[in-house]
Amino acid sequence: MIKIIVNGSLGKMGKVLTNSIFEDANFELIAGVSKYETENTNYKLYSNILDVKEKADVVIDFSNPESLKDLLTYSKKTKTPLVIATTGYNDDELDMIKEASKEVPIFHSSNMSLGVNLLLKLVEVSAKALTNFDIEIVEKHHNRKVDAPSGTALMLANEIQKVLNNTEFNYGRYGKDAKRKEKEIGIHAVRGGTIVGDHSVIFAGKDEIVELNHIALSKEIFAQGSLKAAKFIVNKENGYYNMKDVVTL
Ligand SMILES: NC(=O)C1=CN([C@@H]2O[C@H](COP(=O)(O)OP(=O)(O)OC[C@H]3O[C@@H](n4cnc5c(N)ncnc54)[C@H](OP(=O)(O)O)[C@@H]3O)[C@@H](O)[C@H]2O)C=CC1
Ligand SMILES: O=C(O)C1=N[C@H](C(=O)O)C[C@H](O)C1
Repeated sequence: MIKIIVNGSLGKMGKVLTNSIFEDANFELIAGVSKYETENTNYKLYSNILDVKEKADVVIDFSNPESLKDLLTYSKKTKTPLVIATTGYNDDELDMIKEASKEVPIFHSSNMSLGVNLLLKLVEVSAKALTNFDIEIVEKHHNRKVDAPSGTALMLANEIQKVLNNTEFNYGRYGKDAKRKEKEIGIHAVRGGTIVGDHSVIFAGKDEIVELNHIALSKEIFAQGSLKAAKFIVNKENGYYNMKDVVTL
């Protein structure tokens, strides 16, 4: 049985994940962490991960970038492997994650679903094949999402940038001098209602369009993906891992 701490356990994803853990005999919820301890829970709840006393096999994090420093400190200090699903990190924070992975195994992905990880591959193949097509990414999420663009949209854009040289990202084109540059990747964020997660990559060429789209229909897929990641990382060497290490495409 794999013992788990969930950082962000009272958030939308945290609640789905803790329920998934209770329903799966392969996992045990050792403790949860949420910034404000406001609810009675049927598991031990802390307001800061540095206060957690129980020893776990893996920490799964669906929280907010503001908890990153404490999360990495805890993980390094207790040598507990870490699955990071939170999005919205800046470049310095991404560097901190990579640096910490020299001391403890870290699995990091902005999207834990199987489908998006196939989409990453399809996007790579398409960017190689559809030369001189204009590429635009449109992501749609619920009205409670704090970061924009989504971590997934940035993963997709980075995947394309690895294939194409000299591309820059243009976020939410706007204004009277906003004409598209030849090499840019446009990235657009839509927010509304309870949209779980919808990502489209549009390749628009002369007289033809290829559009690749993934729609998440429940948060459960992200919770299940994070548990798969926890299973993967529990006995790994120190290092930086992602879905490409788990999913064979
Ligand atoms: N990789 C993936 O597949 C997916 C990633 N995500 C990402 O996961 C993150 C969480 O999403 P979601 O659950 O919808 O967001 P919520 O805002 O619903 O939940 C975030 C949770 O994190 C807690 N939190 C905030 N700061 C801290 C802190 N310093 N220490 C511990 N807990 C903290 C919040 O506590 P409080 O409410 O008390 O402030 C809250 O419980 C987002 O970054 C989102 O983009 C989401 C879905 C899939
Ligand atoms: O905040 C969310 O809800 C989601 N966030 C992730 C992201 O930013 O890409 C993944 C998923 O789309 C849901």
